Amino acid sequence: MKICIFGAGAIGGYMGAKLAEAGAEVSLVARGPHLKAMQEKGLTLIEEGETKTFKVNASDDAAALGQQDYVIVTLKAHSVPPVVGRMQPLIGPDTTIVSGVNGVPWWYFHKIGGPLEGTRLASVDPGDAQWDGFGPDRVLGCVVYPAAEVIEPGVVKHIEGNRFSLGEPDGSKSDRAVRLSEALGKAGLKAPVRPRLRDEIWVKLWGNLSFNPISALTHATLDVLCTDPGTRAVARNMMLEAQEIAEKLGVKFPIDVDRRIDGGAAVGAHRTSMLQDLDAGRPMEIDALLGSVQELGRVTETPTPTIDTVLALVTLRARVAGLYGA
Ligand SMILES: NC(=O)C1=CN([C@@H]2O[C@H](COP(=O)(O)OP(=O)(O)OC[C@H]3O[C@@H](n4cnc5c(N)ncnc54)[C@H](OP(=O)(O)O)[C@@H]3O)[C@@H](O)[C@H]2O)C=CC1
Ligand SMILES: CC(C)(CO)C(=O)C(=O)O
Repeated sequence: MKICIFGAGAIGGYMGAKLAEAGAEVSLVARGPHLKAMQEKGLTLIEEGETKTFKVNASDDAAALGQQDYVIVTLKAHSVPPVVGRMQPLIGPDTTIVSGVNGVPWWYFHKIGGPLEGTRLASVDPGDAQWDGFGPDRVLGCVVYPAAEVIEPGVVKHIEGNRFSLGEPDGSKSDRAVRLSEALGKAGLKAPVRPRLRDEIWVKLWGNLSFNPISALTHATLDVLCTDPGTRAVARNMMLEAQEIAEKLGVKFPIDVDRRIDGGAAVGAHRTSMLQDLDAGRPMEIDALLGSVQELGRVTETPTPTIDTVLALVTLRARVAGLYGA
């Protein structure tokens, strides 16, 4: 089984190292100094105090890697549309594309049924680049739970978690989902095949939608922003607006907003990925985490006043830092 991880940074590097350790036929697409380090010295994973280095097949040339059984996309959301063309040599008639990207996925309305079937989302798939370039039938959804960081080129530090929930857009337990689940399981990762992946997408998104921009605007860590009464109320209102949208789309939340916020606080003094991106001068995942929910608010005719306000503020913050749009 040939697996290619496209965008093998923190999350893709973690998954790639685990698959390489298990002897899977895995290749990694990356770029810049991180790629060079992996090619010259191997990929180092620091996990639970242990440091291991693996020889990996890393490249920036999809054509050299050829057609794959699975292409697992672990790029930041905004990096995917521009590389759909470059990914084509990896895609054959039976290739499955696994979308391991935070936020509302571009395939969200594929096989959902009902009046919104086939709706496309401009905020996460401008110009329908992924819908047209991959085709939604290839897609297997994935919710990424682990936390990891590239701490220097070629070195990935695993922080916590090992679950990558998988799910077909139509909720079925397909052969392709089960095969990938088994391969990830052999690598020591948890990869359950879920019948209602969209529910998990929203529970994860609740946190990213609210905690991430609030942290980027305030520079507060999760423990602080989830317990400060003012920012907790802002996060809560954003989540309640998102919940109304999601429930109109058929999502069932297994927990309530207060439990989700308490869960965020329990993570501790974590600087969210959006705050890390802002500090490092990297583009922030604003469209996938907030713009997409605002777009779904319009689609479902749900007012989103708090999300609109925070989105406006964090977009301007990013623009002033030269990290968003023109
Ligand atoms: N890190 C985490 O703890 C978590 C991340 N996620 C989600 O997982 C996804 C991936 O995040 P993460 O792993 O942190 O991101 P990273 O930025 O660490 O990894 C993406 C990698 O792809 C590389 N890349 C970007 N564009 C290209 C290209 N055109 N060709 C080749 N390589 C390219 C990047 O290189 P460069 O650095 O040069 O841009 C980087 O090495 C995101 O949606 C994120 O929100 C979800 C849960 C936790
Ligand atoms: C905030 C957190 C931990 C979960 O919502 C996260 O996923 C991030 O930092 O991007």
